[in-house]
Amino acid sequence: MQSSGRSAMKLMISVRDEQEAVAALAGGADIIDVKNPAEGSLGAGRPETIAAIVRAVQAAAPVSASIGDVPNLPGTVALAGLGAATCGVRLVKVGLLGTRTGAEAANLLDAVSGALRMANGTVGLVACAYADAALVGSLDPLELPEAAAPFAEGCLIDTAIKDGRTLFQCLPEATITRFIQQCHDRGLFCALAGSLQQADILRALALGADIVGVRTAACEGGQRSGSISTKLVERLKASLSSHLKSPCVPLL
Ligand SMILES: O=C[C@H](O)COP(=O)(O)O
Repeated sequence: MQSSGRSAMKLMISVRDEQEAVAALAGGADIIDVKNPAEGSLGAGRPETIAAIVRAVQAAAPVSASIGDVPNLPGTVALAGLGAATCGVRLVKVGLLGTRTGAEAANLLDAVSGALRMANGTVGLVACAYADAALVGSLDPLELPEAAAPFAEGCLIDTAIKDGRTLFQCLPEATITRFIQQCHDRGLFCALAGSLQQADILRALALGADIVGVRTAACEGGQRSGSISTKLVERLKASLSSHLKSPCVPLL
């Protein structure tokens, strides 16, 4: 695992099926993230869908899989993590919607990381808090890095409510900067997402994020329920590449 300053920021594109995975790869996505947008911000795909996407990607990029915006039920969520880990992914992402404190988050992440180790020692855990935590009653993102550090490879902030409000509209830049620093201080990579548009992605880059996660801005018509467009992914990647100063070093 490497954090910011040692690698170029990666573009992670969330896809719901093999066709979208192939389109995202063709546009230059660095990480293919399996997600079912119909089931929420970090909606889980079915195991057969995750496995089909892993096969379609053919190791051309790391694949991550979301396992849901989960309740505070460590055993149940650990089983979901175990399921995802058997599908050949590199990372499992868990959305901490039902945990309210750092202690609850740590307990849940402990359970999931144990399940991942049972399945395959190479599958890493990504813990996600929400920028609009105050609205949905979930964990304060600034409590996440400390809770996640013993169990996760990286942390993510996304938005829980997909109403078009971006990460930067939900959280002050100073808070996001602090979150990134907290991750890096603990050796975690930091990913940012939440209806990010091209300008937001460049802002995330300037702040030192390691990964940006995008779906809406990469979909036809800018609709999260639309299909991933190779051309839109290409545009996002080109704008990112033109702002990257250092050559690309593998993060994963
Ligand atoms: O992990 C990233 C999310 O899929 C972001 O989705 P979004 O750009 O639609 O907010």
